[in-house]
Order: sequence, then structure tokens, then C-alpha cells
Amino acid sequence: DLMSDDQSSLPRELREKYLLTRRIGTGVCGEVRLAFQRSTCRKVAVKIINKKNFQSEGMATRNATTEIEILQRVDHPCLIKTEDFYQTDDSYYIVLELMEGGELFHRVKSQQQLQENVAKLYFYQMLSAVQYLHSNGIIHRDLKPENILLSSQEDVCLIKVTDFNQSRILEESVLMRTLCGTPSYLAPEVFTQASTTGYSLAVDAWSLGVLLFVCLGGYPPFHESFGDKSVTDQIILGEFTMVPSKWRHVSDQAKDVVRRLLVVDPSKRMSIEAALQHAWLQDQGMLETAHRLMYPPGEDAAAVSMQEAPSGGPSKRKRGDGDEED
Ligand SMILES: Cc1n[nH]c(N)c1-c1cccs1
Repeated sequence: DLMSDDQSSLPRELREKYLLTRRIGTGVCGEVRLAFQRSTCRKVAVKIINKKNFQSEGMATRNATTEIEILQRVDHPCLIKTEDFYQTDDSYYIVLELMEGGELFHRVKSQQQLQENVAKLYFYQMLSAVQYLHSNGIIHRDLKPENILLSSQEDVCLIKVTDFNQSRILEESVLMRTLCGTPSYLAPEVFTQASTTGYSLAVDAWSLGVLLFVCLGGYPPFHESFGDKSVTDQIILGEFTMVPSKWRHVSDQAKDVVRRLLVVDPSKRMSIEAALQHAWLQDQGMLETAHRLMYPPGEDAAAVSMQEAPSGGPSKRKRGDGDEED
């Protein structure tokens, strides 16, 4: 296994391009390892997904690969980029950007609860990422603190949403597998509910409400330790509690965003677009910080310098020996 530095189980191309090292995360779908791109020594993350955990049929696997190809084209500063993709008979290997700040889950846990202005900065970036996914016909379906990564150990940092592919792919494969079998014994709702209504965009708005609640309050809105109802019943009833000691210093506007997202009826739930227009987020200081993090000026400048020099003027380029040449 990889811990004994035995990389022989890895796809040859992956092994030749990257050196995989220690595990930096584990999840239902497998593990994440820190890796170095051999040619540049740049650090990346490699997510290893063990296929047999999902018994995905040939059909679903084909969908999975197609899905990942589509998602490789998705491009937003708050969506983690899939840089490379390999697979063997029993595993997927997805090369992703490395986020040095790790999971939002651990940040909130270590700080008990986030300062409101930090929660606002992160929430705005999550909203922007999910708005972009929805505009590309992708519903995340699995937004949770483990799937929000931080770019650095600083409070003011870029965040990126991850795992927006697996859940959609898993969803396809579960449904596909069901439809691959004989339909004779399947209940009507398998064909009507699952395939026609599917998930609405509003499911992501609910999850963002839960995420914001956790960032501001430092604990989840629905939990088995609250009262006598099951978590499922608490969710179905939309019953959450803002414990005074935790929420006393949170502004009414922030609480209003949470309350308008954690609405049981999806048709009455605040949309992503409406959340972006909410008074709590009309905060110029936060917006400037967010846009500076999402669209850093340096990147544009680099792009400009790669362009042809304006017509007429000699294009000055530095050679390796420092001389200028036309
Ligand atoms: C993906 C990825 N890129 N950068 C980090 N830290 C990850 C992790 C995901 C889950 C655990 S670590």
C-alpha cells in the first residue's frame, strides 16, 4: 500500500507525473493524499475513490467518466478544479487543487464559531459557487462543511466547494442501476418521482442555510441530541434552535438569512439569487475582499503580459541570459 511507499498499485501515468505522499483526508468515498507534481514540485491533492464501494455498473461508470469530463470544464474561483483524472479497474484517481487551509468543518470546530464577518465572507463565496453550478445545470446535492475547503490558515481566505461531482454521479449511478434491472417489481414512484422531479435547485439553498447556521452558531441546526425527535423529524418539521448564548452576538440580518433558507416548503424557501440580494450581503467591504480573493489582480496582469505587444512597439522579451530581444 501507499504507506509503505509502494506506488506500484497506481496507474503508471499518475505515478510518472505525481509523487503521492501522506493522507490528508478521508471520507465515505475514499481518501485524499498530498502529492507533488514531479516536474514542478507543486503540491496537489489526489482523491482516490474505490469503485467497489459503489458497485457502479458499466453504464454508471461511463456516466461517471463523462460527468467528470464535463465538470473539468466548469470554471469558477470558488469551485475546486479537477486538474487530472485517471482510473484503474478498481479506483478513480482525481487530481485536485491543494487547499492549505483544509476543511471548513475543522476550522469551525477549532474556533467554536466563526466571527460574523468571516462567516459572511465564506457564505458569499459559497453562494457565488453554487449560483455558477446551477447556471451550468449542476445541482450539488451534498453541500456540507467537509465539502468546503479553505485556501489558507488565515480567517480572510478564498474558499472552494468540492465534491460537486461525486454526489451527482452517485445519484446517476443509483438511479441507473435501478433502471438497469428488471422494471417488473419497481414501484411507480421510482419512474415518476426519481426521474421526473429529481432534485430541485432549492435543495442546495437549504444546505447553504445549514452551512451558515453551523458557521454562525458553531453547532448544527438539526442533531439527535436536541429534544426527543429524530434528526429526520426535526428536518421535516424545520425545527431548529438558536441557543441564546451562541446567537446573542449574531446580527438580526444574519439570523434572517438563516431563517429564510431553513424553510421546509421549497417553493417558499429563499433562492440563491434572492440570498445574494439580501441586505446582510450588501456589505461593500466584504464584497471588495471577496472579489480581491476570487479575482486577484496579479493573475490578470500575467495574462496581459502574455499577450502580443501593442502593434508598432517592439515586443520586449527577456531571454534566459537577461538580454532584451525584439
Ligand atoms: C481535495 C483537497 N484539496 N485540498 C485539500 N485539503 C483537499 C481535501 C479534501 C478532503 C480532505 S483534504
